[in-house]
Amino acid sequence: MKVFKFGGASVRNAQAVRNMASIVERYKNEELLIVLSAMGKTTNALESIWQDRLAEKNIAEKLEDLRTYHFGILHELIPDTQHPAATELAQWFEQLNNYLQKVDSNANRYYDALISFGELVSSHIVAHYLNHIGCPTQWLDAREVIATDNTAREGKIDWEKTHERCNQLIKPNIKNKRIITQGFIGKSEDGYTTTLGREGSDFTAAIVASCLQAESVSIWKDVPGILNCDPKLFADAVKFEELSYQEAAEMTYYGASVIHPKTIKPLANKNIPLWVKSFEAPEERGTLIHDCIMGQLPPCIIIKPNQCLITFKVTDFTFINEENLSLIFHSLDALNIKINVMQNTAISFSICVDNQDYKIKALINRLQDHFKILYNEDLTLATVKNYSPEVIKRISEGKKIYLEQRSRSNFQAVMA
Ligand SMILES: Nc1ncnc2c1ncn2[C@@H]1O[C@H](COP(=O)(O)OP(=O)(O)O)[C@@H](O)[C@H]1O
Ligand SMILES: N[C@@H](CC(=O)OP(=O)(O)O)C(=O)O
Repeated sequence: MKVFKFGGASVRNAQAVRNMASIVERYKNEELLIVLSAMGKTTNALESIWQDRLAEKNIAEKLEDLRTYHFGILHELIPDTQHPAATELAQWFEQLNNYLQKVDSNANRYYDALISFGELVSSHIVAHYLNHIGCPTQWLDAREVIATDNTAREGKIDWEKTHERCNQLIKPNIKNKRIITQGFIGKSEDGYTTTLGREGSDFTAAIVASCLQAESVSIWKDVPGILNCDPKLFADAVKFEELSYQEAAEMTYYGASVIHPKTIKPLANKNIPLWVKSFEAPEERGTLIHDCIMGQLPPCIIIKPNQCLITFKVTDFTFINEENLSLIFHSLDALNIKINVMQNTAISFSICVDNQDYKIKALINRLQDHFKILYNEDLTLATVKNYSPEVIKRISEGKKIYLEQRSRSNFQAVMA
């Protein structure tokens, strides 16, 4: 069995869905599990609706735009307005509307319930389209398979339950039909919809592949594979033919957004190869991530935007010591905040983290009685693996550097 993951860009309009379906058709003799993301920028749109709803703003226009966008794609793919796909899509939007009538007192759980609609609706449209063109496909609700704990917005996988459900619900049914399911979403022990963290559909593909010991995973992207930097930012980016699990995991850790950071580990543990391929040129090879020995790699630039630099200063002339650090780390752990870079001086400790507003507010709340806290937003973290002086000059030129550090092979700078 192969697992294919298609992201938002690969189903952003009707033409893209046709192209995605043509890739699926090329593999019609394979057992295929398709993991699909929300269409285009739907998740951002839903996040914005969620924020407006909490702020009690009018959401009618944004909701109508989302509805028009999805119905537009469906009608282009299946023009018959009486087709069950249209009736069911209307029902999905009615359900979304019902959710929006009430607000859960737990804003983050409410987030999960709303945001999951993007994946549910996109997989619904694509499943109907594949069946419509004679490519028998079964729709599967990922929430019946992906079991998580109760953590909202970042559900942690219950591997044992998920393994059991994959074997019950996917394995026996994939023989004669492709199965299409949603990335990014799951269900908690308490029966609530959960999400796995933004851009988590790649992780879903790795989870199911690991549980079912798939032959391979292919992630279909708008780039030819993994390059030594984002080709949208650096025109001279060079594609890797292959990467070791270790190298790929490090790149994603530093913020290479081409693959979600949690994707590599489950695949590496089961030695399942991961292909990153272009949906625009499916016949081309892409990048193969597998167990291999790498030679010297060229400098690899990773740009991570939307960073926040937080500095904790001790105010009582004690120094930054183990006790202070333990207080800070305890709070970071409790709030599930990942440090991207850290540095200390005698009286201050600085961390660079993703700018997740709700977590940063909670962190400051917890620690403001112990430290003087300063922070800067809208920063970028630039990392260069295997750096050279030329590359450092290229990325730092004209920038204001807030924090910088380097090891033998890695350079990192927080800049604006
Ligand atoms: N090192 C890299 N190699 C290739 N693409 C990269 C790299 N770093 C960042 N990217 C970006 O990742 C994008 C693909 O990821 P993403 O937009 O999340 O796809 P999707 O939402 O379709 O899954 C590319 O368009 C590219 O701009
Ligand atoms: N739709 C979700 C999950 C995801 O992984 O999407 P994509 O595959 O388009 O990055 C998000 O945008 O966060």
